[in-house]
Amino acid sequence: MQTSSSEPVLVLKDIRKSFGAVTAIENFSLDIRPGEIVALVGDNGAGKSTLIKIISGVHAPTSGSITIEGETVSMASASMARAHGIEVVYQDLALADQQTVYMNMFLGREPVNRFGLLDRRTMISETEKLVKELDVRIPSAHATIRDLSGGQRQGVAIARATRWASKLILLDEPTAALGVAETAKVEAIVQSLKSRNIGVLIISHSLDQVFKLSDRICVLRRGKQIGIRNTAETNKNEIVSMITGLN
Ligand SMILES: Nc1ncnc2c1ncn2[C@@H]1O[C@H](COP(=O)(O)OP(=O)(O)OP(=O)(O)O)[C@@H](O)[C@H]1O
Repeated sequence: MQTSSSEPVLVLKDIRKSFGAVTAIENFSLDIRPGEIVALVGDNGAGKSTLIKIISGVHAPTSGSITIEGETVSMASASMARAHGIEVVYQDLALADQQTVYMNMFLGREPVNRFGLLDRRTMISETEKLVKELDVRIPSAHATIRDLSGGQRQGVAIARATRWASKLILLDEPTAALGVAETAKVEAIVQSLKSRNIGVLIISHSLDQVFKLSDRICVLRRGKQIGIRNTAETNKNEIVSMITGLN
């Protein structure tokens, strides 16, 4: 476990989000440093997805500020969040099933050569390099997404996020649909992101996974931030009672 002392990539301060009469998030503050993995935990409806959507520009916060590497920013859209180096991997992946791995790596952001044509050579070589570095085990960059297993697809989705995220990757239940071996593989990929100095915020319902991967754990209950703990200094019992409010 590593706790970095460098400047945070992301600082959330007093974030609040209401949907009409429902307050989904209140007074939420958190900072994430480069190379740090922070887990966001809480029961159903605690506000975890809402928070991810605020950081990724899908929802505007009702109040509060978002600071990226010292600059206060407005995340008015998902493309704005991407421009700030933030990428999200959702449970449903948003991969194009009929397309190859390398096309998926660049979906909507394809490089073109001087003739204005798709620069497939760059796409393929960058894909191969990243897939190798992250040890995502797929047959080739030319494989079609629909022919891959769930774990391989999740590996591709994380590799894509890694290709584009310069600051932060948000992972929303990245292993929810996977078996044991595939989960372990995806966890290893997530762990390898630490050495790339990207911040990671991961939502997970598995406390085993949270304890395995995270440096800090942030607990939400019914929209309220209950506390943040260093993973090395807490235990499952404490986190469960923070999640449920029961001793
Ligand atoms: N678009 C929306 N409109 C109205 N209410 C919403 C909206 N999105 C979320 N909420 C409400 O905000 C609260 C937090 O929901 P959210 O989906 O963020 O929780 P969660 O912790 O991600 O839950 P789960 O683990 O079940 O996915 C809930 O009461 C939910 O009903």
